[in-house]
Amino acid sequence: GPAHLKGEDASHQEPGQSCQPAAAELWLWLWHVPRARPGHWGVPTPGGLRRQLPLGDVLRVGSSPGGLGQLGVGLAKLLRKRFGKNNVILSDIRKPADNVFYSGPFIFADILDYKNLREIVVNNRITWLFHYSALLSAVGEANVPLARAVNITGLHNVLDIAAEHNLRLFVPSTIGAFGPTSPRDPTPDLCIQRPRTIYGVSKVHAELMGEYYHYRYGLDFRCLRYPGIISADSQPGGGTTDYAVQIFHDAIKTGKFKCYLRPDTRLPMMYIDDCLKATLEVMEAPAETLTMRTYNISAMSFTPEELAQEVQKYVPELQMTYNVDQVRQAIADSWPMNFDDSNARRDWGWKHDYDLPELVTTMFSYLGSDSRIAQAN
Ligand SMILES: NC(=O)C1=CN([C@@H]2O[C@H](COP(=O)(O)OP(=O)(O)OC[C@H]3O[C@@H](n4cnc5c(N)ncnc54)[C@H](O)[C@@H]3O)[C@@H](O)[C@H]2O)C=CC1
Ligand SMILES: CC(=O)[C@H](N)C(=O)O
Repeated sequence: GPAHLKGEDASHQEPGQSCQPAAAELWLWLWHVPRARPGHWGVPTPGGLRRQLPLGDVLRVGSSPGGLGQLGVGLAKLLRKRFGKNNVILSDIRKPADNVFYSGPFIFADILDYKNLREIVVNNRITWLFHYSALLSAVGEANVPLARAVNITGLHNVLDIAAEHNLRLFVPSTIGAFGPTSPRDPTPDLCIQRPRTIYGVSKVHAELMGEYYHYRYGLDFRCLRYPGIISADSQPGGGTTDYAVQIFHDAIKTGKFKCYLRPDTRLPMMYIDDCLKATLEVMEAPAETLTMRTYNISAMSFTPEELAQEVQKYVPELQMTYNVDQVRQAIADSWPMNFDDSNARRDWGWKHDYDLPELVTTMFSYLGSDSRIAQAN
């Protein structure tokens, strides 16, 4: 491992560099931590996989910094279902809500505090790490120094810790890792990547650094480029694709939605369950099936106009207006319109479950399409 790098890198983890992120910034860390539960530390187990493993090899899935964001809480839930409640540690720098706090181990961890990260990995014998902390595209443009610190220095910390402690590391990338000179319809895995946001630049850096550590040090680095993710029970953290979540809330609450992107802006999108399923699947895939370490994943692509038409099936009186935000429009215009994920489908059997109609049905069944009518009466 790159332990020799540690001395040189110590300077980038000074506590003084721990920026104070705004409220919208969350870091999720999920660790699978062994606790006094059946199968762990000699506690008898009634059966199953863990009994067959030697004690020292009990699966401990790691953590995911940035865990309280749009995706982290759902990922923790999925991992806990798969590996056991106490085997996954969620972490962030924000205070968790009651339901999160009482759903399994939660700790404070700042991605910029290298020593603390190392302590967590060592003390809990972490084996897998899902690194979710980041500033997304729009908030990143609003605070470039902080985005650079969290998305780039944070990534360096995680890479070194993962290589040093032999962790399996998942880092999400994004459609935002492409730019105006990339082929946009469709966008393949391997093509020109010259993004013009700090978010995109930091994600290309993460892809390249992770792959470099894989080839140079044998780090088990796995990366998926997510489309815009749509979820019902968690709010997006300041991206360009957020409108596709907000439209559901506004349609139900007010019957009106003001969209900050032009009606014809086509972007790849995905329902959260598909995104988290892909994440677990690629982490569990046998190493020999992976011909690459960074894969596009895709489910659907739509424009605001097309999404509105589908939403109107549930809220027919929805009034959609447009007030274009130049920053986010310029970002969206430089991103893929359709995402080619044929390598993921071929190598490890990726398959999405939700297309646009199923997505909209599911969102309304969670959020309750009749709540506005109920309020009106
Ligand atoms: N949500 C989406 O549509 C997509 C997300 N992704 C990636 O997935 C990951 C998770 O995204 P979301 O949950 O949507 O982001 P989010 O913005 O909702 O959450 C990010 C979390 O990082 C935390 N954080 C910020 N600074 C931190 C620090 N110094 N230490 C620890 N935690 C810190 C924040 O408190 C926040 O809870 C990110 O890496 C993002 O780039 C990629 C493509 C699409
Ligand atoms: C697609 C993403 O990475 C994110 N949702 C954003 O819009 O910044």
